[in-house]
Amino acid sequence: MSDQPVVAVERLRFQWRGATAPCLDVDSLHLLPGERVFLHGPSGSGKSTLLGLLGGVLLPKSGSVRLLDTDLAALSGRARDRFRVDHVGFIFQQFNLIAHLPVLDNVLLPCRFSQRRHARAARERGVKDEARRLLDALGLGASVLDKPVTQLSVGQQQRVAAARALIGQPEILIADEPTSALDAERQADFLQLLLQEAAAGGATILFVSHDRRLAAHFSRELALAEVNRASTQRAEDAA
Ligand SMILES: Nc1ncnc2c1ncn2[C@@H]1O[C@H](COP(=O)(O)OP(=O)(O)OP(=O)(O)O)[C@@H](O)[C@H]1O
Repeated sequence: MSDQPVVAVERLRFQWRGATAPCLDVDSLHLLPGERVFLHGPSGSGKSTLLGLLGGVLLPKSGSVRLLDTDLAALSGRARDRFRVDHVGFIFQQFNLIAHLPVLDNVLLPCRFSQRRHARAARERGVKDEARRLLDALGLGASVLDKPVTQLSVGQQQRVAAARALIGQPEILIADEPTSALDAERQADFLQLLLQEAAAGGATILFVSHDRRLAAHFSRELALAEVNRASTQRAEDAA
């Protein structure tokens, strides 16, 4: 396995508009190919903000975020969107599913926008069959495939979001609290599938959760405060 990082963050600083202090100040953070990283930290400490920067949804005030040796800030907005859909599977905290589309079409979205994901999803079976396979493995059977996502429970929507992130084996999987709406049994099945699919595609996972018990499934546990100097500064200011 190559030691070239899949994700490389250097001297990253990010401050929300209107905020009086930086939210993130990360000197260096590298994720290696195939690493399974469990990221945790208190509510409001900047985990979702970091994930937004890694996905190129947010851009740093200074410093760089490189994915697969590509500097996200150097790309045009359009090229960045294309890069993200080609290489990153993102499970958002709020799912970001398309309300008017049925379940199957939501899962197939990355294949619609990325030829690369389409080709990878179609390697062993048709893309629709691959979407059905992922949904089935996540416990969502044929009865939900044509339903609008708005008719699904929150836990079911979370699994649709996971299938959408996994389809076409992106190299990087970013998951923001993806198990929060699942019961214990579904949580175990979900994690197993996520890790299995990631391993099959050689993907790197960055997984955020408040539930520290899940950390045992990952190859590295990372507290955001360990790498974020802004949180040290906040703690010193509060003292
Ligand atoms: N869109 C925004 N505009 C301004 N400030 C924001 C925005 N989103 C988040 N913040 C601020 O950035 C800080 C970090 O928020 P963030 O959502 O990244 O934390 P988190 O660790 O993911 O929290 P949680 O575990 O509750 O999801 C908070 O102080 C929050 O108020």
